[in-house]
Amino acid sequence: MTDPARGHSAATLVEAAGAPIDLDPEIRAAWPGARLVGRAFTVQGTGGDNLALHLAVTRAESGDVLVVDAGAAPHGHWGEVLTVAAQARGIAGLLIDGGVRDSAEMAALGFSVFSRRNAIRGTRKDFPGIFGRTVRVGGVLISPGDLIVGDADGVVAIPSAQVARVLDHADERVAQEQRHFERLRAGERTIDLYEFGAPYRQEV
Ligand SMILES: O=C([O-])CC(=O)C(=O)O
Ligand SMILES: [Mg+2]
Repeated sequence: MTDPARGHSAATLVEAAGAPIDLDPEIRAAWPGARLVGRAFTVQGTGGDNLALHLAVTRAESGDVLVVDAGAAPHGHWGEVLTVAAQARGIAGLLIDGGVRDSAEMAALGFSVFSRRNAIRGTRKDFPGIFGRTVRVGGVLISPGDLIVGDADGVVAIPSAQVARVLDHADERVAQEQRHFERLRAGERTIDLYEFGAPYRQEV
């Protein structure tokens, strides 16, 4: 299987989907250059508590992305210890609506994390969480098995039933844009390529 989302950027995928699959732009990579690709293992947590994350690391499968609703709370729900534990189990990365800490260590380990913010405040360890339910992260409902792709521009969540269609459409878009780049380098204008209205295309 070619996947890891066929190398497509989050921006290409949101255009290809033709639907609002993009998360709140405040959900960002915890360190520059992080790229996240994988199927969602969903975790309903609660703000300021990270017991659910310690348990999720033991339940998720290799290649999964942990997708966590932590109530957008300004706590460090995840850090270096959980990163090392997750990597040892082959977990692909973390998407969390909440804060994380130890971003420099996550970068050094190459573990991709996308979060609402970096935050150093510690957490309780009381709420065991709920796994395998639809969760709301970055304003988008994400179900188990949905495809998550995150990069420097943001994050998309593609419903599992839509993945094949969106990836095929993304392949077509990239091929078409390559043809457009050739024409632009040969001197054509974007307003002609995209066939904007005639008034805008008058010779100047
Ligand atoms: O408090 C926690 O469990 C989170 C943390 O700092 C770590 O994973 O290093
Ligand atoms: Mg720590």
